[in-house]
Amino acid sequence: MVKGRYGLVRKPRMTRDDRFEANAGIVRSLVKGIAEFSPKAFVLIVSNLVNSTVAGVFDPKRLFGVTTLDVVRAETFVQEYTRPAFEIPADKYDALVNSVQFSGGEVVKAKDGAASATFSMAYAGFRFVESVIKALNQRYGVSQ
Ligand SMILES: NC(=O)C1=CN([C@@H]2O[C@H](COP(=O)(O)OP(=O)(O)OC[C@H]3O[C@@H](n4cnc5c(N)ncnc54)[C@H](O)[C@@H]3O)[C@@H](O)[C@H]2O)C=CC1
Ligand SMILES: O=C([O-])CC(=O)C(=O)O
Repeated sequence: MVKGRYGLVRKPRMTRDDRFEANAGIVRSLVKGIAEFSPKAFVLIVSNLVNSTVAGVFDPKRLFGVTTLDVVRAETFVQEYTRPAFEIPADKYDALVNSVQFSGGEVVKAKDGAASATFSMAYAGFRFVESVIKALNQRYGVSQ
């Protein structure tokens, strides 16, 4: 299994889209190497723009875009916003969506461009890898 978070770090005021051109070239060269030396590898791409860096000709059973970070954020904020009633109050809905969409930018701002979201990404990546391993071990009903 090859999991790659290679590419340009996100700077303040950058969106995920802003690094697509540079990251696509980096991912292309790495994937060529994987295809040559380990063509049966399961390839997990983290580099943004994730849904575009996984585009092209590929085996859908072996290539994955790791998008778990936004799932982790959504789970976290839903718990925060719905406590204690387990319902999203109508007046909090927009704030919840905003938190999920833009908290990555908040992390980059807090680190002043020195790094992006490292701990949450490590956790998100761990969850994705664990799911792939479970699926490879013939456990059914594994989803991410
Ligand atoms: N899908 C997701 O949830 C997330 C995606 N990312 C993406 O991961 C990428 C990297 O971000 P960070 O890890 O924060 O940056 P970073 O700067 O901490 O790490 C980037 C790594 O890529 C390597 N690298 C740079 N250019 C390369 C090249 N031409 N060939 C091979 N390796 C190269 C660097 O040596 C470094 O080890 C970005 O595209 C970022 O958007 C980051 C966090 C979450
Ligand atoms: O949203 C985040 O925290 C990090 C991210 O995806 C990126 O740097 O592209």
